[in-house]
Amino acid sequence: MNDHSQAPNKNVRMKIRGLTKAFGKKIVLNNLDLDVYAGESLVVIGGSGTGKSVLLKCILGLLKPDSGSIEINGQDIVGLNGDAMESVRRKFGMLFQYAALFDSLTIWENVAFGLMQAHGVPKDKAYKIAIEKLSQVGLGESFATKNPAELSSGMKKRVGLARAIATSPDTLFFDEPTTGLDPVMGDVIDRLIVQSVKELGATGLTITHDMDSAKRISDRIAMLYDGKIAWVGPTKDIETTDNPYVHQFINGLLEGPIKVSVTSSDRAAE
Ligand SMILES: Nc1ncnc2c1ncn2[C@@H]1O[C@H](COP(=O)(O)OP(=O)(O)OP(=O)(O)O)[C@@H](O)[C@H]1O
Repeated sequence: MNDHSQAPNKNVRMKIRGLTKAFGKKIVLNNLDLDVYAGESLVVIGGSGTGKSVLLKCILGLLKPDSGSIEINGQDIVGLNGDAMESVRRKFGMLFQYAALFDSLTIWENVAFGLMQAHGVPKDKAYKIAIEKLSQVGLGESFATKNPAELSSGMKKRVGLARAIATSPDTLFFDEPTTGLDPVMGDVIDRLIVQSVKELGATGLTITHDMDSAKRISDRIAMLYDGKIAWVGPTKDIETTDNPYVHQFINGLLEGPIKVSVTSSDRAAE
């Protein structure tokens, strides 16, 4: 466990040390360490309920860890107050699990929301940027004045991605980007994610349990289990590693070190 494959010559964009978060007696993150290098796309995989979302929420400042540090560009963001955290978040772009578009706004207004609200970009300029970003994710100007309700899940994801990249963030977060999409649309979104991260020269952090997606998007993969990073390494190594946690997870095996609750009595015993 905790082989961080840290290459000393790489710039660390995000340095997480000793991150711990519990809810009551349930320890979700337990002294977790992880580095994310500048310009890489790192995907955190792990089973349902292992704490991927909790990790992401701690990084985004939406949950306060019990202990540990999260350095972003050298600044520990744990415990930052409203305005200070807001200025850190201004450099972030985020694609939420179900795109999380505002139903009351048109597509272009959704894309331009952060530009106008957080960055103070005037409406006409924000419109132009929104159209440009929509085109980058394969949506023409005819979509601009539609409502989110008129779009399929895949189209909504594209809009969510356009919104995530609209402010040219230096760090992009993707929460289960392929959830709810058919495999072909999942592939399209993954390709757009890779393209967007590279075009911006941004750092990407994704959480998912979709292994196909993880392999398509990532330069490195980290596996979360039992509150810690059980394995992290280059994507190409994931098939050949002899790490028993990774082996069990990527092959979908019931037998192995990962404990899976199958029956309600199993869960009662936890
Ligand atoms: N606000 C909260 N209050 C209490 N428990 C929580 C809270 N948020 C998360 N948890 C618990 O923390 C654990 C990890 O949840 P989390 O949502 O991070 O898992 P996950 O790995 O993202 O799962 P999935 O892949 O199913 O989304 C779960 O047991 C969950 O019930």
